[in-house]
This record gives sequence, structure tokens and C-alpha cells, in this order.
Amino acid sequence: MEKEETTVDTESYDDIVLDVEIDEAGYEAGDPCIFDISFQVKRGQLLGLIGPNGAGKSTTIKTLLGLLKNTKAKVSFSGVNKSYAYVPEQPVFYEDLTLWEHLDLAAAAYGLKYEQFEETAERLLKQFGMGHVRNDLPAGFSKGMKQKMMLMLGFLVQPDVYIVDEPFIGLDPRATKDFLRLLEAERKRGAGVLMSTHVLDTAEKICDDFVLISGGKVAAAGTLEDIRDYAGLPEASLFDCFDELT
Ligand SMILES: Nc1ncnc2c1ncn2[C@@H]1O[C@H](COP(=O)(O)OP(=O)(O)OP(=O)(O)O)[C@@H](O)[C@H]1O
Repeated sequence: MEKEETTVDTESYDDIVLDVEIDEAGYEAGDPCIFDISFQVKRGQLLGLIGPNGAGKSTTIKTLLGLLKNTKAKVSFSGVNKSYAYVPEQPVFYEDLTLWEHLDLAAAAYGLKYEQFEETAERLLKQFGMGHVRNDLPAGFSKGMKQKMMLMLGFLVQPDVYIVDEPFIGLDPRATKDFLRLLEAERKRGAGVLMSTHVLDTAEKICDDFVLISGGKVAAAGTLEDIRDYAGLPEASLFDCFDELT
């Protein structure tokens, strides 16, 4: 079927929580900048979206979130609740709401019961070491603290799919560890994760599979072994394969 725009449906597939088929997408009509990008995210899977600056990672994410007009794409969210959380690279927040009020608002928007919200929010504040600023406005937070707030908002709602745009820049080593531990727990619960990142040594350690985008197209996809095969570099690091393929 010819795709005229991004259609988002919520059919049920076995293990697949996100199914993306982008024929083309871009910012101006008739001038697409990404082409033929297809992938699936399964329950418990961590899929790394990698590629050089300007390759098309953010455009891919914006397309699957339905934020772009000029697209020919089919995107399906499935899973138990057909829910997703998007954690943007650039923090987005309300000037007049405290950290706690942001958490409260997200919980209300996702229909969480108050007791469940309170318990999870308290746990997250502790895990991210943010309890002491719960009643502060995020405008006064450091970059890393704002990033932590965005991650907490995602973890609070426990969705079927996490779409995380470059989570590592700005987080200190301790926060990175806390974030990865929470992500692991969420994957064990059954959540799938699509993560865009430039931090390839971490991506190599934590991702099950990769989609490597270059020049708006998929340059290679699969496990690290598959990526090594594409690059013709057995034993190479993800970084060296990336270098070879882009
Ligand atoms: N708002 C926009 N309007 C027009 N063109 C854009 C816009 N944002 C990105 N582009 C273009 O789309 C192409 C893909 O950019 P995109 O932001 O998806 O890359 P990226 O892989 O996310 O890069 P980075 O790693 O630098 O974040 C680039 O040619 C870029 O110039």
C-alpha cells in the first residue's frame, strides 16, 4: 500500500512493541532527508540508533513520534498498554512547576493511581539523588539535573517502549550507572528501548542490536557481529566499524 503520511496504529504483535517502516521523511515537502529506514523493537530489547552528526537519527525519532508532516511512513506501537515514553536530548519543562509537580503532572497524564505515583516518584527521587530539589523549579537545575528529571519522567510511567535521545551527555558517572540499572530493570519487566547515542563504547556494551544510519539511510543493522560482518572487520570495536561504514 502506498504510504502518504505517517500512520500510527496500535495492532498487537507477539513480542514486538515498536514497528517502524519509513519510506521517506523530511522537513520540507518534496525534500526528504531520510529514506527506507525500517526496524522493530521487541519486548526487553535495547536497540541502539547510531550514526554521524546529520545522519538522520533525530529525524527518524521525530518521524516515529509523528512530529513531522512530510513523511511516508508506517509506525506501530503494540505491547500491553501500547504506551511509550520519549526522553528528549534537550530538556523540556514548565517554568512554573517544581520537579515534584512535573512528576505529578506526568502521572496524571498517564492515569497512574496516586499511591503508585507517590511510591514510584519517591523511589526515583532517591535513586537519582534528586530528593533535596523536589520542590525546586527546574530552571535552576544544572544540565545533568535537568537530564535526570527527563529520565525520571520517563521511568515514572513504565511504558511499553522507551525512546531515548542521547541520554549520556550531561550525566555524571554515578547518574549514568543509576540510569543503566533502571533501564535494565525496565527491560526485565518487558519494556523495549530505542536509544540514539554517540557514546559508542557504552552502546557496544549495553545494546542488543544496532541500526547504523549514514546519509539518511541504513548503512548496517543487526548485532555487533552483523555490524562487524558489514564492515569486514571481525573482532573490531563498534567505534571502528562505525568509522569504516560511515
Ligand atoms: N528542523 C530542521 N529543518 C530542516 N532540516 C533539518 C532540521 N533538523 C535536521 N535537519 C536536517 O536533516 C538531516 C538529518 O538531521 P538529523 O538532525 O536527523 O541528524 P542526527 O543524526 O540526529 O544528527 P546529530 O547526531 O547531529 O544529532 C540533516 O541534513 C539536517 O540538516
